[in-house]
Amino acid sequence: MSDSPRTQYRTSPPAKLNLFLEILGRRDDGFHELDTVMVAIDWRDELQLEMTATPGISLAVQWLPSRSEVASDLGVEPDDPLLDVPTDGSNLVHRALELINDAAGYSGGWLVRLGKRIPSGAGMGGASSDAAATLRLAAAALASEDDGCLATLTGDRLVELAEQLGSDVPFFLGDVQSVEPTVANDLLRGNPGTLARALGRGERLTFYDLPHPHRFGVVYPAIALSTAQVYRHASVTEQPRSGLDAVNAFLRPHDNTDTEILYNALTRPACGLSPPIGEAIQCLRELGQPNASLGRHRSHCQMTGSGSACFIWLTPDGESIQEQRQSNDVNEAWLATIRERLPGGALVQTVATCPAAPEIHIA
Ligand SMILES: C[C@](O)(CO)[C@H](O)COP(=O)(O)OP(=O)(O)OC[C@H]1O[C@@H](n2ccc(N)nc2=O)[C@H](O)[C@@H]1O
Ligand SMILES: Nc1ncnc2c1ncn2[C@@H]1O[C@H](COP(=O)(O)OP(=O)(O)OP(=O)(O)O)[C@@H](O)[C@H]1O
Repeated sequence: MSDSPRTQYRTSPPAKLNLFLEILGRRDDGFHELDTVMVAIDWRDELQLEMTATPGISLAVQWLPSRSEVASDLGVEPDDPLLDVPTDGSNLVHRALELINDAAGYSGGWLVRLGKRIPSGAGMGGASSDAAATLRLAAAALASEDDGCLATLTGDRLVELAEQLGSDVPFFLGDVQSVEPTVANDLLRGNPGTLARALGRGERLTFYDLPHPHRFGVVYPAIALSTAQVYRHASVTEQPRSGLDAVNAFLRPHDNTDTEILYNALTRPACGLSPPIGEAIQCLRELGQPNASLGRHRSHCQMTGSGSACFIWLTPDGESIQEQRQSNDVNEAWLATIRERLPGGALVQTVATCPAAPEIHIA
């Protein structure tokens, strides 16, 4: 393979929100048995990959639109460690490439550019999504160079590699059961999986088709939490709730606007470790109440994953896409109010549900 011109493989890894998370048990391997429901949302990183003849992984990371602009929104200095993202072997993108090199017997190298928008330590699964997207991009690149890779890098094999990378990573491969697992084109197309219930440590997935997109307001206060630490402070529930109720609420939202649907067993320990998270949820809840004009009977607010990001469900009454467009301006103004009301800086965005495994572009 010559070093130029090289084909570029690009995609835009999405973040996720946990709509529901119950802890069913503590395992001997240090993980917890979960019942969780996740949706992918269009708060996205940007990932671009090229194969190189020279072995080795070169990874460049930058914040989008820029580190100083993100720092300014967060109310921190540009050199704040909150915005440090590793470029060495501890970046999940790096680890994903090492795994795929071994799996495919590939001895060449990779040039990777990662544009970050998804904050780290937010519970939004940014690193996991980057890792899954890397597996898909690298598999597509290897398959285009060498048909033999198709036999090795099947959908099932990618799921195995994803599980080695982290509990959240398989979700971002999307609904691999719904596509032909040995066809590389299916990797490129992405697949429709948007909402999934996850059991086990988060890797036993069932995807569901959402009848229409949902929108959320997401707030990331300038706080990074360690997932392991939050789990250490969590308790196992004796009478667990079921994630199926949350799944049904999102599949048939008209029936459920007045019941408590969103739930996260990690919210209490995360707020204990960092009280401003509780304040952010409270702020969302209070500001959500008066919006009866949007058909919102109750404010549905929660923290995602192990925190610190929090969100409000903006479409619990199952608005049509047309209605969603009309109310979008109202929501933008309302989120600007949240930005003003929150103590300290924060990233605040409205987002919509999207496929967990996005399309791959080749140029
Ligand atoms: C909080 C969630 O984001 C919810 O989707 C996930 O459970 C966390 O997934 P993740 O970040 O991919 O987590 P991993 O990298 O697999 O694990 C990080 C640490 O979180 C804890 N962990 C994670 C998942 C799980 N089911 N039980 C756990 O106790 C473990 O201490 C583990 O060492
Ligand atoms: N590609 C990556 N992007 C961002 N952080 C990364 C990446 N790879 C490794 N990391 C490291 O992983 C840590 C947490 O990453 P991540 O953003 O996934 O946390 P999170 O949002 O809490 O995710 P989760 O919901 O899976 O717990 C960061 O502190 C960072 O040092």
